[in-house]
Amino acid sequence: MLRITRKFPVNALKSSILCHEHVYFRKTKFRIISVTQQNCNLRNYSSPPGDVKSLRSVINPHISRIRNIGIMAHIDAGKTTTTERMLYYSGYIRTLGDVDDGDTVTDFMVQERERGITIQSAAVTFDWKDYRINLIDTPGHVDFTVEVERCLRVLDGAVAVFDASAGVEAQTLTVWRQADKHQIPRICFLNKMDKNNASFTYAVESIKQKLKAKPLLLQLPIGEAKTFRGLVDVVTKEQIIWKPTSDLDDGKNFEQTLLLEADDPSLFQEVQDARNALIEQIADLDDEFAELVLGEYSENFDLIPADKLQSAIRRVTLAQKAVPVLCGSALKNKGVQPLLDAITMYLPAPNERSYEFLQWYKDDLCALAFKVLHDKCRGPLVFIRVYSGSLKPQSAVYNINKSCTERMSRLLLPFADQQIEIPSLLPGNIALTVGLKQSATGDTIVSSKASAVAAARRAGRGAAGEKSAGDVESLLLAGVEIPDPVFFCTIEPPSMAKQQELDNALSCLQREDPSLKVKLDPDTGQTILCGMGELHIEIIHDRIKREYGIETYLGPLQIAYRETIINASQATDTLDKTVGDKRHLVTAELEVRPRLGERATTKPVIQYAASVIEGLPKELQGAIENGITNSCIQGPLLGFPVQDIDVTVQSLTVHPDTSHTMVSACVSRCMQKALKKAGIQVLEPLMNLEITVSEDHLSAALADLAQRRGSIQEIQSRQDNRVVVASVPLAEMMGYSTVLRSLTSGSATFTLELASYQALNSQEQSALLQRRMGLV
Ligand SMILES: Nc1nc2c(ncn2[C@@H]2O[C@H](COP(=O)(O)OP(=O)(O)OP(=O)(O)O)[C@@H](O)[C@H]2O)c(=O)[nH]1
Repeated sequence: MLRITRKFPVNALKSSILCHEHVYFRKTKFRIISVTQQNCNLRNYSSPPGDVKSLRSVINPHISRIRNIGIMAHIDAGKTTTTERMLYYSGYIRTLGDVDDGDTVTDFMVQERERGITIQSAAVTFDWKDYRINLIDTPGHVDFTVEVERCLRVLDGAVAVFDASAGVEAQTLTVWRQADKHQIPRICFLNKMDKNNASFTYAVESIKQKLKAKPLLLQLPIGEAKTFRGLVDVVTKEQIIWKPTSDLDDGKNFEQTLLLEADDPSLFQEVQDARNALIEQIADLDDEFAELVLGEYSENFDLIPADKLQSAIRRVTLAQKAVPVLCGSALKNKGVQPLLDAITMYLPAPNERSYEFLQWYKDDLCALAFKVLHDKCRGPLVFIRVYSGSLKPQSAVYNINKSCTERMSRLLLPFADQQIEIPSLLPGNIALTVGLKQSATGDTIVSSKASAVAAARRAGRGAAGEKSAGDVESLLLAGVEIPDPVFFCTIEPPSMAKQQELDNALSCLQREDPSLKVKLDPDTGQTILCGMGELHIEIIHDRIKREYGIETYLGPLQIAYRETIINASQATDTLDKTVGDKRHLVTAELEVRPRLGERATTKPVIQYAASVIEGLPKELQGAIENGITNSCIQGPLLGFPVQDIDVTVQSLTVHPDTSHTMVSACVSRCMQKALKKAGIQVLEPLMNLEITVSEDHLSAALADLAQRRGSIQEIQSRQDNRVVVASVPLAEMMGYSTVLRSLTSGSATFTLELASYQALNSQEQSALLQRRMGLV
């Protein structure tokens, strides 16, 4: 496990077994599929969410009233706690859950509650002041980055949560980059303002420096750390002070008044300055607002109406020219209601985002499956975001990726571990479907094959003939990029009789989690599990046990190395085989070269000599490329993927009766020969490591790092802590969390992220070879 500071006051009782049952609520006429807990003292989820009625009265709100929002951040910044407060203030839960007590709504997996971390993203739907908010709480741990990525695909906006005492942390940078990639407008929420070393100024500065973003300070805190008690809205100059009622401090009770100079002259001046700075900043970024400021209000910025300023902030945020910054303390129940207001006010509605593909579908259904959950009773539950057209239960839909028609039986609105059955779903919304058996994460769903073909025709025309009318591929909404796993290990069932069950469990888990890879070792026949980190594999192992009832044995965790070639080389091979009355005869000559420049891709670049490519049938070309790509999956030295090579097919002679399979086999064998001749270099994953450690324990952490072939790039100061930025081979990091915990008395945290692959020196390479061959 990579994260080490969290203390878990979770007792055995709280690791409840969750089981599904169907509960009917006649009053609301909704069937609420709920989760009950056995043997535990957690919140009772079998009661309906507080405001189901409002969900029913507006099943499909006007698109301008929908916000599809993600919550993203570094691990532990407070995403789940903030989400829990949002659900509470919006009326959907009646008691506040706590991550540390393991009873939040969105962290509903047993492992999440036990460990106090988010593993799966959870989608919740709730209403806030006439707005429908579909909110996704994403994991912060680097092992679950793919989960974040696939959620970002369907979001229109995001709230980036920061620990105000730490500012921008390692994983914040990763999720921020992901949001940049998907061009998602954001709001920053500086959480944990109650912490001892919380600093609004420090956190804002780190947003500027590290994220290179332009923060728009929409609030100023009133007090910091222990004295934090409220905030001032810079736009309206209103102060919001939270006041606990006599018996309850749930944050519902706050006073909102205009800040007067007499209240606090220095704060008043600070707010005045901040408002003027904000106005100047927005005027620089928005021409419409600039005109207003220079014209009508040039003499006195104070007279600029709040709504004019808010509209300009919205335009700037939507155009991603700057990010609004708000602050609060989710745990102490402060600042979350204004954050909800800001979500509705400054983040886009679905129809304010531009998607090129919408014009191809017009009013036809176009939706994206972005997450799959396996439910023992109901089979796969597929989360879908509708972009155009409408989705209805008991209807057939066409999956473009799988080229198949599927029947959807039911449509549900997700309320974390409860779902509400609905009769239809219109554009901009997110829902769960029951009955889709083939659809997986990233698939594009339309109403029928004919509709896909019609859309393809429109797409072809739109692109001025660049795309052929029948090119259905162009209609696929971009999939999720999945990084290669860095760890693997064997997994074995308790007996051969259980192998089939294990295979089934693994295939279900893979549909849910595309970053989990499963393969067969061709030599031993063992099943190999490949994952993004130690925690990822640990969680999968645990889920197989708890959810599928199979006690499996994991082999030692191993590093996924890579292979590459040192020199260029050529090889020729001939395959001559008679099968039945057919003679298969093929001769191939290939050249392989190390690729310079672009690095770290296992996809070989394939070229053809002019004499080969001329008149080469497409199917034969496919067979050649199959052979080349297959031989790169398992390198000739240790069987690891081969990266960064260029291949040229110099010549190819094929006897007329030869099958394509034989061509592939010959090319593959020829490739192996050429690769061996070229000399193999083993590459190991090099990780970016960031350790946050107190001054007292810094030298112990550094000394340990030196023994791990670590190279220190920078030591930064973060409030009272030091942050060590280093790169270190993954092979040296096995079990690091335990070591660091004992070296620093549990006070340090670290994150580990794949940076690149680096060559092993010859001694390390031969030692690894010997280990792999079982010689040492
Ligand atoms: N002091 C303080 N602690 C907070 C605040 N918000 C959350 N926490 C604590 O921070 C820890 C992490 O909170 P979570 O809400 O689980 O954070 P997260 O970002 O969802 O964590 P992951 O999902 O594991 O990435 C818990 O111990 C919370 O009680 C806050 O406003 N102030």
